[in-house]
Amino acid sequence: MLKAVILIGGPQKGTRFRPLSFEVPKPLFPVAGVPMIQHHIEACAQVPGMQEILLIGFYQPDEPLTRFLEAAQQEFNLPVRYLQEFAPLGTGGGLYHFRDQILAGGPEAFFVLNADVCSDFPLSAMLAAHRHQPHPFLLLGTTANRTQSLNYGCIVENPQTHEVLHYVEKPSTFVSDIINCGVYLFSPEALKPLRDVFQRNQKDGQLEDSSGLWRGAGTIRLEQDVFSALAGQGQIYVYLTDGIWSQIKSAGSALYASRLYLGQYQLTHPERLTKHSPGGPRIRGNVYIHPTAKVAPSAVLGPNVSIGEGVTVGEGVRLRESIVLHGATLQEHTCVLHSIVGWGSTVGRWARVEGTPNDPNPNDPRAHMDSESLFKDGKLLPAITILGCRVRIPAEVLILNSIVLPHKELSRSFTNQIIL
Ligand SMILES: Nc1nc2c(ncn2[C@@H]2O[C@H](COP(=O)(O)OP(=O)(O)O[C@H]3O[C@H](CO)[C@@H](O)[C@H](O)[C@@H]3O)[C@@H](O)[C@H]2O)c(=O)[nH]1
Repeated sequence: MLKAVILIGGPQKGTRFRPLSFEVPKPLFPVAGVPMIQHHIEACAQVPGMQEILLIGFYQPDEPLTRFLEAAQQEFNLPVRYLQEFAPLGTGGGLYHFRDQILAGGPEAFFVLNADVCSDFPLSAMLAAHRHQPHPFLLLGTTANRTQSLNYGCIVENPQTHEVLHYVEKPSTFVSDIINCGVYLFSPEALKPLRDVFQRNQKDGQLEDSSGLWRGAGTIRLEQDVFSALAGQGQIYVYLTDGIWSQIKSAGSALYASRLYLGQYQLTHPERLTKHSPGGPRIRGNVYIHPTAKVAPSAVLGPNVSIGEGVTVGEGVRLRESIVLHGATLQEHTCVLHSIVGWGSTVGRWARVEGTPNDPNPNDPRAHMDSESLFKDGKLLPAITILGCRVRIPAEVLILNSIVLPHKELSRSFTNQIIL
């Protein structure tokens, strides 16, 4: 019997995701037409023997989260429960705090998945590797280029045995091009080292982080407190993948993840991809359209477009590399490129909403999305355009490389600005 835990964080997390996370918790943001963590749940539900999926975080269990849990339970015919931390406990504190619930029923092992990653989640292959040679911790790893590896947990492995010999979380100088994907398979013994960290922290009381922040004694950082501490002791192994993988930290990376998942749908969910049909809009590449959306036949959509529930797309609209969220309206002949249009927003006729993609370098197979800060030297970096919820863009204007906060009614064109 197996279980899975998804670490969904909480409202103080995902700040680079604003203004989109104002309206819906980041783990529920739609990526390729479904909530971000539905991809995780689908992957877990497909592993034979999966008994229960637990979401651990410090969000208040609000209506969207409750509705999502109910729908997921029904769809996958599995218990999908939310366990709320009383305070942010770090990536390992919640696992220790809720250990009894995780171990109830005696699972052979449990998966732990960061919510903010996009992957093809090779969970069955990880399980097979674990069954072949059981160890307390199995980490999913992928490669990154030297510069970008510094933004992740870096793993030095024994190439013959795949044992993790050395682990450094976000090092300041190059350590390894193998990075931690935030997808793990733990055996029940993995909770023992967490208990040791917990007990040590209890003795030491409040702790100061390397960044100078105080964290409570219940906090456990899986990466620094467990992986770094136990590396080289025959307990941690890495399973390398060359499948799709990306972090989802910023809105730009959500758009990139949407492209990766839409590509995956060719294999996993061809029914979710819109096909060109006589009398329907022109479809180029991978496009998802919610069945309730109304799209005019003269619109041209794709590649990498995802249209949410109740969206209206008018005649002559051109949409490319964009996500249009629930209830938005794109009036006739608008052009929306490399952008996210927020819930209930309206883009007026002949307006152009355009952003600049910062996709990974296509010539470097080890490149990932840069999810760095929005600013450099006090200036907004060119990036995708984001319209927050219920924004109104008038007819015939240009909104380029800008972020528009919710409920704004614009009256003119804007370029490279955050409109507060
Ligand atoms: N429940 C809970 N979840 C948390 C908490 N803090 C973070 N998380 C969740 O844990 C995951 C990791 O979050 P971060 O702490 O922001 O770490 P990171 O910068 O994303 O780096 C982690 O992931 C990388 C892969 O995406 C790894 O490379 C890196 O080593 C590390 O594990 C996210 O899904 C986040 O929601 C917490 O206090 N409680």
